[in-house]
Amino acid sequence: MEMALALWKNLLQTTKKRILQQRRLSLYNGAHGYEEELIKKKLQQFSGGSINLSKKDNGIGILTLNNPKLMNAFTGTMMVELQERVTELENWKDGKGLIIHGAENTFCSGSDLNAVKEISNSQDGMYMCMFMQNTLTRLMRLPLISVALVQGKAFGGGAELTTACDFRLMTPGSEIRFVHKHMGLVPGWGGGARLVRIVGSGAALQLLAGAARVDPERALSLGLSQETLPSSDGTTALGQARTWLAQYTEGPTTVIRAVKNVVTAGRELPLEAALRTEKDIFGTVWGGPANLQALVRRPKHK
Ligand SMILES: CC[C@@H](C(=O)O)C(=O)SCCNC(=O)CCNC(=O)[C@H](O)C(C)(C)COP(=O)(O)OP(=O)(O)OC[C@H]1O[C@@H](n2cnc3c(N)ncnc32)[C@H](O)[C@@H]1OP(=O)(O)O
Repeated sequence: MEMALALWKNLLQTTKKRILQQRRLSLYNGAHGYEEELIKKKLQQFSGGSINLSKKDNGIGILTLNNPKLMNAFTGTMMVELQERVTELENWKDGKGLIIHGAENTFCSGSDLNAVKEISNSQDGMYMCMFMQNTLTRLMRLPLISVALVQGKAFGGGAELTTACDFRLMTPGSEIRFVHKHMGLVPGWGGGARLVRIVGSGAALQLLAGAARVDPERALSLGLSQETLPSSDGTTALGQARTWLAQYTEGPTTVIRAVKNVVTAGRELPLEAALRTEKDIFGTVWGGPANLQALVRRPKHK
């Protein structure tokens, strides 16, 4: 019995290390001209606002985009802080859920246009693009079930940020809008690729080429949003979002994290690689404490 337990623990550690390494692999590196420290230094010239993270005892994190004077637009320092918060979340072993929302009842109006003007040259634009794609891809791959709570406006990069979450919940009168076309742009934070996977290429093309206003009703019909919450009041809506998320995060943390990892593998990997990853993840929970306790309890799934 002791030998079996020792073997199980060893498999668990090895598998978890491999999954963690896969998750943190950056999209871009030096070969792409991506020098992270150089880019962070550049971004940190554009200060203002903050990205705040509150990690609750029940394993739910609340991440707040905090720049209300500018409709929670992303300054350069906020982009760097978002990466720091994602690293914190990657290291939060008790985490199983995440809600992202904006301060003062609005989500995010994209990049801070004051900063955008200063980095409008090609190299700096590419640096910002690669930095945000790296960060949002890591956010998307967190072993936590994530929700974007959209109140007010989610425009441009703000709309893209919502697509890096597993789910979107909207409040009455809120709006997701990919305004990039009107800025002479296309999405650059990965929101285009993720939108196609969420709503399909046809609807994605309409939303991008039309810079369409997506209200809660249209978002529901597209599958871009899972639910329209009753209240648009900030505190109430956050409470409602926490209640909604709880239906999916209730249960042992190891199991909830494993479920998210299985879905991430199924979404991103070719079938055989996804099956092998699922086998590895299965190995981390089979015969684990939650499984053994359930075998003793013999729950009836009525
Ligand atoms: C990859 C995409 C990424 C990029 O290319 O880097 C981008 O996201 S580009 C930016 C895309 N976003 C926008 O173009 C949104 C611009 N803002 C708006 O359209 C409107 O502000 C709003 C979001 C529809 C809200 O309108 P309203 O309710 O009328 O408020 P105000 O417009 O008065 O905004 C209040 C205050 O906030 C400033 N603000 C708003 N958004 C930004 C922003 N993205 N960057 C900088 N500042 C922003 C706005 O200028 C007002 O400030 P004051 O004028 O000083 O009062």
